[in-house]
Amino acid sequence: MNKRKNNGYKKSGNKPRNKPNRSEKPYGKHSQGSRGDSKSKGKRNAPDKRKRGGGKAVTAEVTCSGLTAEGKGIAQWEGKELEVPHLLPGEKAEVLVSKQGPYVNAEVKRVVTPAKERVEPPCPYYYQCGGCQLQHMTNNAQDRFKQRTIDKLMKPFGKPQPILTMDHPYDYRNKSHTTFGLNQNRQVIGGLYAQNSHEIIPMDRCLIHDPKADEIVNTIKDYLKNSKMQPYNEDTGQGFLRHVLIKVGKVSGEIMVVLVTASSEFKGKNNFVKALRKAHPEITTLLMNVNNKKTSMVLGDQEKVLFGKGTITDTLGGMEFEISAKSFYQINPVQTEKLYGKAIEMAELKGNETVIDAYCGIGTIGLIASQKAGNVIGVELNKDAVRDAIRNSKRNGVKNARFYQGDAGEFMVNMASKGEKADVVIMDPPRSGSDEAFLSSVVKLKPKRVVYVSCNPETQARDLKYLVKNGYQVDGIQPVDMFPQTYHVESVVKLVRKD
Ligand SMILES: C[S@@+](CC[C@H](N)C(=O)[O-])C[C@H]1O[C@@H](n2cnc3c(N)ncnc32)[C@H](O)[C@@H]1O
Repeated sequence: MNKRKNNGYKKSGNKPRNKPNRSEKPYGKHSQGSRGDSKSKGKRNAPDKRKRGGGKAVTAEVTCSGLTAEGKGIAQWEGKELEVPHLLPGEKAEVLVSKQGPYVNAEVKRVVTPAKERVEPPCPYYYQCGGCQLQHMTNNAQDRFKQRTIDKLMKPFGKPQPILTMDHPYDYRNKSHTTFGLNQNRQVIGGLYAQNSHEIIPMDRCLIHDPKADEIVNTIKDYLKNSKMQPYNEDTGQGFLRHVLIKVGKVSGEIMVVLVTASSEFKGKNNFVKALRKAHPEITTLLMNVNNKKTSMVLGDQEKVLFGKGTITDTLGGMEFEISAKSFYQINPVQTEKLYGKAIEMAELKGNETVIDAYCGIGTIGLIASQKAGNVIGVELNKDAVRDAIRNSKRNGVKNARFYQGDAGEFMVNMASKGEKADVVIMDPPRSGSDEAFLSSVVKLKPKRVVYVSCNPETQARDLKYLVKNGYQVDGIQPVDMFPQTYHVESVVKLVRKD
C-alpha cells in the first residue's frame, strides 16, 4: 500500500489538529467535585503561569459543540477548533490552552456546567493514562458516541445496525502489557505509558485488564523491589526487565507470561521462576523474549520458553485455539463471539463454497467458518500465527482448511493471475486497512460476497469505497463494541456483487 500514490489511501487515524498531550496531568480533584464550582471564575482567560507541553498556557472558557472520532470535545477558541480530551458536548469549561509550534494543546481545568452524561471515572489513573478515553461518559453515552461514529463513516453505504454492546464493559482484555522502570526516587514502578509518551504511569490495576493478569504483574513488581533484578532504562540502555506481556485464556484459564528482557543473560532465573510459580500456580507457561533494540516495539526476535509449552489454548466459537506470544488473538473474547457470529452469518455459507480468510491470524474465523463451507484458504503475514493456524486446524480435526504465510495482497494477486476462484472473501486487516493490490484482486476474483471485519472503520470506509466503485454493494453493517471505555469500535460489513 505504501508504494501507491494519489490513490486516496492514506495512513490510518485522524491527523490531530492539536498536538496530543504528552503527559496529561490529572484533574480528578476538580473534574467532578468542582462541578459548578466558580472559585476561579475571575481568572477566566487570564494567562496561566503554568507551562504546558513547552508552550505558555492560558486559561480560556469554552463551550463544547461535539466530539471528535477519538472522543475529544470540540470547542472554538480564538478562531481555532480545539480538541479537548474529557470534555462533553454542551459543557462549559475552563481549559488550559498552550501553543507549541503549529499545534495547540488544550486540557480541561474545570468543568463549569457538567453534562448529564458525565460520570466520575472508576479508574483512578484515567486522566493520566490515556489508554481509555471515554470513562468520563455513562455507558449509554459511550454507546451513542460509537453508534454516531459508525453511522457517520458508513453514511455513503447504508444504515448500520445498532451496536452490539457488552453487559459488563470492564475486565475484558485477555492481553495486558506492562512496562517497568524506575521513578525519580529510583523505586521500581510498573504500569502503562501515558498517551503518546514514554512516561510510565505507575498502576496496580487497570480496570479493563483481566484482574488475574494485574495480580501477576504486581507479584513481579514486588519481586523486582526485593531482588537485584533491575528494570530497563530506555535512556541509558541499562537494566534487564523491559515489559511483561500476559495472555489469559478466558475460557481455558490458561495463562502465558512473557518477560521481555534487554539481554539473554537472566541472572537469578531459577529463583525468579520458582517464586513466580509458587505465588501463581495458575500460570501455565512462562517465556522470555529478548528485545535488545532501541525500539518502541514491545517484542524482540529471540524467544525462549522457561516453563510450560510456550503457548496457551483457549476456546472460541466451540473450537480450541493455540496461541503463541507473537500471534494476534482478539482481545475481548465475549464480544468476539458476537463479532464472528455476525461475520459468519453474513458469509451465508451453504456448505460448498471456497472461502478466503484473509489476514487470518491463528485461523479463528476461517476454522469456525470451515464447518459450514466447502473449503477455506487462510493467508497471514505473521509466521508464528500461521504455524498456530495449521496446528489449530489439526487440533480441531478440520480437513478442509489450508493456511499460507505471506502478504495478503500478493497472495490475492497471485490467485487472481492464476484465474482461481473464491465464492466468499472474509477479510480482517490491521488498523491500516487493506491495500489496492488486495482489493483489485478481490474484484478480479469476483467472490459473490465479501465480509469485511475491521477495528478501524475509517480505513474500512476507504476500502469499501473502492469495492463499491468496482462492482460491489453494501448489504449490512454491524458495529460491535470490542473495546469498551475506549473510542475504538469494531465493524463488520457485508458486500455482495451487484451482478
Ligand atoms: C486484526 S488481525 C485479525 C486476525 C484474525 N482474523 C482474528 O480475528 O484473530 C489482522 C491480522 O493481519 C495480519 N497482517 C497484517 N498485515 C498483513 C498482510 N499484509 N498480509 C497478511 N496478513 C497481515 C496480522 O499479523 C494480524 O494477524
